[in-house]
Amino acid sequence: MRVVAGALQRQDGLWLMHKRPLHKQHGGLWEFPGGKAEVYENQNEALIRELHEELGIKAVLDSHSSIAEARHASPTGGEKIVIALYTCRYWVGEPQALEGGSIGWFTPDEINKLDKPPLDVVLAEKLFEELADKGLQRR
Ligand SMILES: Nc1nc2c([nH]c(=O)n2[C@H]2C[C@H](O)[C@@H](COP(=O)(O)OP(=O)(O)OP(=O)(O)O)O2)c(=O)[nH]1
Repeated sequence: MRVVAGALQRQDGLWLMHKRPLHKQHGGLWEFPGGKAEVYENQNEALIRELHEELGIKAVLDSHSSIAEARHASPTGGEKIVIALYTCRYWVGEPQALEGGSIGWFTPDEINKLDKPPLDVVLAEKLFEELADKGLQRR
């Protein structure tokens, strides 16, 4: 299963996280917004669609901003999940939680402390490590 996610950074340096609705898998945990890519979509198309459905924005992605991917095999030997995370600093519209969860804006240190699904823990670590390596200050 291909999953795409966006790391949206606002002008003030804070990053958006989405709290999943309680009734869903990983309900109440904080994730990078995104979702499953359909078979006919490339990753950019899928992420632009998901960010529109979930947050109501039109995102402008940098095609080279793919940052991290993580794999997760289910205990029953089920499907592998690959999540590709893209950074995004430009969008049109004000992000809102349109699917029953909520959103918040956080520093990397705050994101590290949020309760997250397992793959989002890996994505956050890789994202902030990579930005630190590039000398792009966290905030
Ligand atoms: N973000 C994230 N997703 C995960 C993890 N582990 C895991 O199985 N997933 C699955 C849950 C979902 O099936 C999928 C994420 O896609 P999604 O956000 O569109 O899922 P959803 O349940 O909201 O979508 P839907 O099936 O209702 O259409 O990845 C994880 O650690 N982080």
